[in-house]
Amino acid sequence: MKKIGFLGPVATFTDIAVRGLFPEDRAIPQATIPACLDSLANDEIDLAVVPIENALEGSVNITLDYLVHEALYPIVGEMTIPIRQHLLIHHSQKLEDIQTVYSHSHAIAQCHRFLHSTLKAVELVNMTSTAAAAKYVSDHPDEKVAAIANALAAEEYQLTIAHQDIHDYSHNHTRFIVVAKQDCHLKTAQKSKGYKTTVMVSLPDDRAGALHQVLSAFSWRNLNLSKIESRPMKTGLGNYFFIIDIDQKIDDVLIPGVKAELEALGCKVQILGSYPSYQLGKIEELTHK
Ligand SMILES: O=C(O)C(=O)C[C@]1(C(=O)O)C=C[C@@H](O)C=C1
Repeated sequence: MKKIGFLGPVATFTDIAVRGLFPEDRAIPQATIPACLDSLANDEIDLAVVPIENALEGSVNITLDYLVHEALYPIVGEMTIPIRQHLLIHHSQKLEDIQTVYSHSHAIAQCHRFLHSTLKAVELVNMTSTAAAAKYVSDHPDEKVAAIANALAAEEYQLTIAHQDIHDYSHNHTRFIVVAKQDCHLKTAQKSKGYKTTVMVSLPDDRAGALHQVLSAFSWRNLNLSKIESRPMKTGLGNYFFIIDIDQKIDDVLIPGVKAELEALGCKVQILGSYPSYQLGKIEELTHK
C-alpha cells in the first residue's frame, strides 16, 4: 500500500482524484501544494498528487513553479476529473445574510459570473483549498460565511448546499499530476487513455525566432503538442521558460531527436516525465455517492 500525499484537507477535488485513481492506497492530506511536494522530498509519502490545470482558469502556477524551482521530481501520471462547484453554508445561516465567501482562488475564479450576479456585495477570501474553506465555515457557525466547494465537502463538514453548480461554464475539468521521487509505473485499476511527455525548455538569450525554431523541431517530427505554457524564470523581466506537453510516450528516436536539436540551438531541455494519462468519471462515482 502506497502513501499518497494530496492537497487537503479531506474532500478537496484533489482528494476525489486520489480516491478515483488510488482507491486501495493510503491518502495523507497535506496543508498546501508546496507542503505536499516537501513531504515527498522528505520521504514522508511515496507519491504526491497536486492540481496543475483547470479548464476555465488555466494553470495552477504554484504547482509549476514549485516543481521547477524547488522540487524537480518526475511526473509519473496525470488524471483529469470533472469539477462541480457548489455554494455551501452552515445550516444555522441564511443565504441572504452571507457577507464573505471563502475558497481556493481557482474555485473563486471558476464562479465569477455567479458571484458577480448573485452575491455582488460579498467579500471573497482565498484559502489553501476548497475543503479548507468548507472546514472553516463548519468550524465558525456564528459567522456569516459561505464556501465554494464540492458535494463531498458538504457531507464531510456537514454543510448545506445553498446553490448547486455555480461554476460559470459546464465543461469544467481539472488536471492533476502524480509526482514521485523517482520515475516509476503507477499501479491502478484504471485504464489510461494515452501517454504524455512533458519537457521544460529555456531559450537562449534574446535570439530572433528562437521560439519558432523550438516549435518547428516538434512540428516536422509530427509530434502533437497538447499544451505550451510560459513561466518566468525569476531571473529578470522578460526571461521565461516553457513547459511543453507532447501527446505521446517517450520513444527512442523522435523525442530524443527533439532534445538534441534544441540543445544544438542553445536551448536547455529537461524531460519532466513520460507518463500515463487517466480520465476519471463523474465525481459522484469517484466518491461512491
Ligand atoms: O481546492 C481544491 O479542492 C483543490 O483540489 C484545488 C483546486 C485547484 O487548485 O484548481 C482543484 C480543483 C478545482 O479546480 C479547484 C481547486
